[in-house]
Amino acid sequence: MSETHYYGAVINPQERNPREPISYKVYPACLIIVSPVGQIVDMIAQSDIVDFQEKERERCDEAVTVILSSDEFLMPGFIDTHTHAPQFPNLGIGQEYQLLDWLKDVTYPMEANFADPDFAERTYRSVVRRIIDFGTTTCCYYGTVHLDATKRLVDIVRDSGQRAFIGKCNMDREVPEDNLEPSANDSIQATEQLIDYIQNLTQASDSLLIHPIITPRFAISCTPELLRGLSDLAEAYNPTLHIQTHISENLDEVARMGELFPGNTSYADVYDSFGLLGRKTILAHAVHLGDDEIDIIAKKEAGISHCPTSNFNLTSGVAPVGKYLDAGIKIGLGTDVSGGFNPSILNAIRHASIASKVISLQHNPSDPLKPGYNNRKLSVATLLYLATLGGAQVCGLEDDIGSFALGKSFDALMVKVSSEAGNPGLYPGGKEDVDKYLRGMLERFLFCGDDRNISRVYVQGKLIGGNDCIE
Ligand SMILES: O=c1[nH]c(=O)c2nc[nH]c2[nH]1
Ligand SMILES: [Zn+2]
Repeated sequence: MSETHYYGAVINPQERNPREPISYKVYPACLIIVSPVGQIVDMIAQSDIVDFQEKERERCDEAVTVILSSDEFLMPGFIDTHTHAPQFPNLGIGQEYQLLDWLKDVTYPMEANFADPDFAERTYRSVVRRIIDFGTTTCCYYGTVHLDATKRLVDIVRDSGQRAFIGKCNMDREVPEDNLEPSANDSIQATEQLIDYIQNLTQASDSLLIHPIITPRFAISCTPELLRGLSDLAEAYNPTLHIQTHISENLDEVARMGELFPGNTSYADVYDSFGLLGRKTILAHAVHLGDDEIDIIAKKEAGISHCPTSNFNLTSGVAPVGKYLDAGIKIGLGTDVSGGFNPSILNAIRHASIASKVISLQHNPSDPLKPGYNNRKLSVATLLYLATLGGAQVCGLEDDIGSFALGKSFDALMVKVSSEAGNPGLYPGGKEDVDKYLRGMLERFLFCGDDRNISRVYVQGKLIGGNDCIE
């Protein structure tokens, strides 16, 4: 095993800093040195190609060298903070529905098929392959209620080399018989078995790429007994486990939650009162939160997964991402298949942009804009941030992934913008000003690129997919 030296253009999102707008850096001639175990051990932002080649010749070890062409760049891999692997066979259907009927008529019937682990295996194989080739290096997966099927998902993700959080849904009420778990206790026990399965597997292979995540589907589908038991389970593990769930996506859903939890003041209060709101909680949607809920989420340092495609598709609403950024809440993007009809984070980026433009149009022009993100269009830098470093923060992995820095893992995409990539919608612009050229290249990729432009996908230094790998 040897080091790998990557030389070429690099795009690097920057940490969020409350005093400055979110930004990213562009390095036209950067050298990144990745150790045999996939860690970035050196990064020279400005390196001359002649010096670089000279140094490479002087080196007596057997480093592998990868030199990018002038229409390629490296960027951190995408992080999908919310998707449902078993819903891929439903992609694109159910256009006429809103959330609660969509769950009943479209989604739960499909998920019931995953009682058959072989059906699960066939489906999940193609799902995971597709997600990786779209450039998602870390993915937060919901499975179904079925333990065996979810173990198959774990095996497939492990074999693929993707970084992931994988959870078995918990549902002990308000769902059809064939998705219902027999009791809160059964649901908790099966969850514990999945956690142990993942932890044993990762210990055995010495790889920490897959994390278990407790997955109470949403407050409506879980009895108070189940929510309490899951919270205790999260606490019982050291360090505390991650938790993922849905919050305040649709107004009928919020009303039903209120009927089921009359003693709570809000949706966020339900999760908080059961001890499910903390630094390791990922809350999907958050379309209709009240100000008190925004305050609790910020205080508890929970993260939000913004799922704009799904929010448009199921006509749930438009989440005020700018307001959450101003509140200092951690926020990333989710594809939310199949409420969202597209498994690519590129698509989520575009819809996040459109969602922010809708909000800016709804803003009353006679009210002056205050400093910050609220009511404004999201910049390219902010969209890039949400898709990478923001997602890493939501997952609690910002020290390891989301951008390129010494000591972080090399989770990266090699993006190709030349006509050879076969995407006629994406041409490189003029190259007179290299900084402008690269920023333009990124913007075109984010808005017009697709998987044809993602030539290589790396996780922890290992090539796991991309267009170059497809025979
Ligand atoms: O978009 C969604 N997809 C789901 O599967 C789901 N379950 C509860 N709430 C949900 N929202
Ligand atoms: Zn969802």
